[in-house]
Order: sequence, then C-alpha cells, then structure tokens
Amino acid sequence: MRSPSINRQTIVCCAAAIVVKTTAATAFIPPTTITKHTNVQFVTFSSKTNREFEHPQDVFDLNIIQPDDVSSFASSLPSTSFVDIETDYDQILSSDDASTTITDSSELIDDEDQDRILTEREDRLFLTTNVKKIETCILIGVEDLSSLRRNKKEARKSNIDLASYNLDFSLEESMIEMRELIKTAGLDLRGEITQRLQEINPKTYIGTGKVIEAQTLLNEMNAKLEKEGQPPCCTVVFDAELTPGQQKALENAFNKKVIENDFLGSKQGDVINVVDRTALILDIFAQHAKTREGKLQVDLALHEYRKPRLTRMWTHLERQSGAGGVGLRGPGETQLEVDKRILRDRIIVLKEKINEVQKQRDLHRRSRKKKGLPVLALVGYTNAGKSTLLNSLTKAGILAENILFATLDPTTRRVKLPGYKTHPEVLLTDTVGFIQKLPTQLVAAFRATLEEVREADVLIHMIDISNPTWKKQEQSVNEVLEEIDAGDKPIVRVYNKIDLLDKADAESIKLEAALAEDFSVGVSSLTGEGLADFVAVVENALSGLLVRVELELPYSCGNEINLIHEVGAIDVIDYRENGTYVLGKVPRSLAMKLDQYSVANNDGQEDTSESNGKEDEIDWAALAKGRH
Ligand SMILES: Nc1nc2c(ncn2[C@@H]2O[C@H](COP(=O)(O)OP(=O)(O)OP(=O)(O)O)[C@@H](O)[C@H]2O)c(=O)[nH]1
Ligand SMILES: [Mg+2]
Repeated sequence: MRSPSINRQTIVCCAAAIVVKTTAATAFIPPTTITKHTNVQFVTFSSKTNREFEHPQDVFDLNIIQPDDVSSFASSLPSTSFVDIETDYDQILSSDDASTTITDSSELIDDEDQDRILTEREDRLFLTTNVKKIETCILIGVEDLSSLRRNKKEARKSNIDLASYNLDFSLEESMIEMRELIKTAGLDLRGEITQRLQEINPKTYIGTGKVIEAQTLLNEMNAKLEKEGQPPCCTVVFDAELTPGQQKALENAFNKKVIENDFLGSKQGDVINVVDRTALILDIFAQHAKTREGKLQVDLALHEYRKPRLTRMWTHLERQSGAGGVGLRGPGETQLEVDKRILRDRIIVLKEKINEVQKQRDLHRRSRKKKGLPVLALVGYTNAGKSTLLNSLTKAGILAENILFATLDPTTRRVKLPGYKTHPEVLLTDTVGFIQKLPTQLVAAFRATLEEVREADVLIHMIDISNPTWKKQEQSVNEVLEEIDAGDKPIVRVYNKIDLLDKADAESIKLEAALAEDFSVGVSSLTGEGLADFVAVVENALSGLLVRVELELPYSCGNEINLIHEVGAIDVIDYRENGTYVLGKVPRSLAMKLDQYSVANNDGQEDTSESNGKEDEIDWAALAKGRH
C-alpha cells in the first residue's frame, strides 16, 4: 500500500526542481531546504515573500522559523540563478499538490552514487502509479458493539445515564465525519458499506461476508467506470485504525482478482489500496503543512506510520541485494532490511530536526514570558472556528476554511482586549485542531506544536455548538488535553457559531453560559456577536493569574509603573517621600522582577513570598472554584 500523500510530495519535488533550473532572477526568496538529489539541486521555498516577513509593530508572528544555515547558504548563491521564483513558487502552491518533502543536505549522503541509490529507494517507497489521477474511493464504516456493551456496563455500575456516559461517536456520526475527511483529502467518494460488529474480526477487521460485499461493490463500480471510460476505483477507506496485518489481509483479498489477472497477462496498475483513518488524517496533514516545522512533524508521523507497514509494501521485492554504496547496506542485506534502515535513519534525522525547532520555540516562548503578557491558547475540535475567532479579534488573516485541519502551525498574535483592565493586552495562539481518535503518531510528532498549549496560561476551548455532536467533540478535545498534560489548565469554554442556531436556542446558550460556574460564553466568531462577553469572561479567567504586590518604587521607575498599569491592576497608588507606593496585582513574572521594591523586603521583614504565595493560592483556589 502506498499512502496517497506521497504523490503530492513527489510532484512538488519535481516542481521545485524545475524552478531551480530556470535562470535570470527578478526576486529572491530564501530557500528553506536544500538538498542534492542525483544531478539536480533541490531547493524548496518559503511560501511567504520577504515583504510578508515584516510585521506590524503590535503584532507578533511567531510561526515563521528560518533555519540559520539557510541564510548563509542563500548569501553564497548568485542571485542570478533564480528567476522570478515568487511567480514560479506561487504556481506550485496554487496547484492542488502543494506540500513539499522536507529534506536537507545533511540528511542525505554526499556521494552522488549513494544519493542515486537513496533516491531510487525512496521513489519506490513513495511513488505510486496513480499520480495526477483523481482518486475515487469507497468507504467502509464499522461500529464496534463490544465497546458500546462495555460502556453500558460501566454506566450501570456507576449509576450514570448512558447518554452522558457513552461519548463514543455513533456509526452514523462517524460516517459523517469520514465523508468530510475524505472530501478534505481530495478523494471522490463513490460508495459506502457499513457493519455493526459484535466483535472485531482480528484478521480482516470486518467480517468475511463484508469483505466479499466490498469486493462485489468494487467490481460492479469498476465495470461501470470502465464503460464510462473513467479510471477505476482503487482506494478503500476504512473508518478504523487497522493493524498492518489487517491492512495486508484486506489488500490481499481485494487484489486477489488483479493478481490472478496478472498471471493471465492483464495490465498492472489497478491495485486496490486500503487506507485506514490514520493514513487519511496523515494525508490531510501532509497536504496542509506549510511551514518547515509543520512539514517536519508531518514527515515524522508519516515515517512512524510506514515503519511497521514496510513488510506489507515490499514482500514482492524481497530479495538479497548485493550492489550498493559503502555504509548503505551490508552484504546479504535484504531489500526489505535496506528500506527499513532508510526509514529508521530518516526518523532519527527528523527527530533531531524537530528538537532544533523545539529549542527555537522555547526561546520564543521565554522571550514572550519576559514581557509578562499572559498567553491564551485556542484549542478545540477541527473546524470549531479557532482561526475565525483569532481573525475577528486581530484581523490576522489566518486561513479559516470550511475544511478539516485548515491550521497546522501555531500562530501567536498580540491582541488588545478593549476595555480590559487587568490585562489590556494578551498573546493569543491559534493551534492545530483535534479530532476523535487523533492518531497517536500525530500527537507524538506534533510535540513541539502542542507545547504551545501546555505552556499557555489559559486555554480557550472553542466548541462548535451548531454541530449535533458537540458534546462528544468537547469530550474528545478534553481527552487530548489530558494526554498532553494540559488538562488542569484554566479553561474558557466558547460556544461558537450561535448565529447558526435559531434565536431562542442562541439566547438560551448565552444565558446558560452566563450562569455557568465555569468560564463559558456563547459567541459567533463570524458575526462578532458575544465577543464583548468573551472579553469579559477572559478577564475573569485571567484575574486568577495575578499575584498581589505591595511596592515602593523609586521615582526613577516610571517604566515599571507604566508596566504595572499595562499588565496588572492597581488598587492604591500614593506618591510618598521615598517613592511611589503601589498596592495591586500583577502577573507572577512581573512580581518576581519587582520583588526588590517590595515593601515587606524594604521593611526588613520576611520577604513577601509568603504573602504573595498566599494571595496566589487564594486566587488559584477561587479560579478552581469557578471551574468546578
Ligand atoms: N456560521 C458561522 N461559521 C463560522 C463561525 N466561526 C467559524 N465559522 C466557519 O467555520 C469554518 C471553520 O472555521 P475555522 O476558523 O477555520 O476553524 P478552525 O477551528 O480554525 O479549524 P481547524 O484549523 O481546521 O482546526 C469556516 O468556514 C468558518 O467560516 C461562526 O461563528 N459562525
Ligand atoms: Mg484553524
């Protein structure tokens, strides 16, 4: 089986090569990745022009990560070797297949021969015969009734109503979501089969009868497509996470006819691929990743996914291979072992690169922390409206689309909250959306991105209240937050898209949210309805983050007093003989900075840490009370 995402990577690699081959430059964009690939130099370019890297003063754009090595390489290049790269690259981006493979000269081997061997190996790992075809597919949905039985039992045991206990998606709900995923991935869905299973069949996931039913559907459909002169349906998408063994067994079953025909001399190329839910989501991520960081993370997740599936892909090629560069393979190594090694090595390199990116992110975060501005992270189910809210508040121009996983790379903006006393400015980070059963490879690979969530002071959980499954979506998001250790952060629940409800329902959501003990609010990010309430609720949530201070600042500390006004709240200010007396609340980071001016310290008493700590505790306790 070959993942459909690979087609796109390959196409763009070729496109990038064509860009480099042209001459007479008019514009230059720093290349983000450079690698030697056979006789062609591969250079991929950032999608942003140099102009776009300049930011308005009150806006931070922290999602652009430029590798240090790139600028030195760029300066060594003759500018005339690039022609109108902006236009060429725009063309590449405007094509459907805009993702690029992230490679770097350091991760490929210098020697040309070795490079050729690697290229050949990777082509076989990544290439499919379906390049440029619009893929048609059928969808197989399965409900595992054993899990429902377990939930029922647990609900009875805990004396809880099953509806509020069983937050698994039903078969129908899951199928609706799968259709959206399939559409987002660019596949053309032609048929569906569903099955409710008492127990999962360990060999083929679905029952044997259903495998035959799927085969029949494929045969009928392909006969029809052939009559119409259209390419056959070659993809079967499963709404389940399949083991490599199940995937192999299913592909064997579906391709039986093709293999038999092969022996009779029929043409190859119509091999049926089985794609599980994880592969489909990975493919969407691969298509949507735009920054270097995003692409590295997706690449890592893809490689982790492929690792255990390699056997299945290449058993037909398994043989002893002799030729090869020194260090590339040992004598007697099988083709499969070589391919496995390539994948393993690549995973190590990708992890190292992601670590570097993570270090850069840490630096950014530390410098942001020094400013003392609170950080809010927008989290939520995919398509809930996170980017739309950030755009409404900042006019950030982030892609907000009615597709799943439109945002992959975190973007942080400085946001002024109008009429907001304690924190007139905050940093708001838009992050990748979650989904039920988020593939574990993705959670692991997106560690650097998800760190932004873990490090935030307050989470803004966007919930699409117009979606009938919003409760289940909310639960799935909470599960991922737990998984990444961000479950205990203060949360503001934002019930979004109230404009899609009828008026009475919208009003009751707003009222319920206003009366709720936790921080919640009903809004429409699109129309702006309820955004003033949103600001007020965020203010309440953030007030719990301030610590009380009592200071006496020398008159030379005008800047510090301005800062307290800006990021804190002053209850008493008095201009005294020795300086300005301030009683108020400030963010913890600022309190630490101002500790030398603390009245308690100056009076020679025990330091304020105890009282600060106490205040802090009280604030957190109040915050916690508000939440539960
Ligand atoms: N009617 C309505 N549509 C909204 C609202 N907020 C967002 N949308 C639409 O919902 C779709 C998804 O919005 P996004 O902002 O991209 O959602 P997201 O949560 O950032 O999605 P991902 O980046 O995929 O996780 C877009 O078509 C938006 O126009 C709202 O309040 N009302
Ligand atoms: Mg988004």
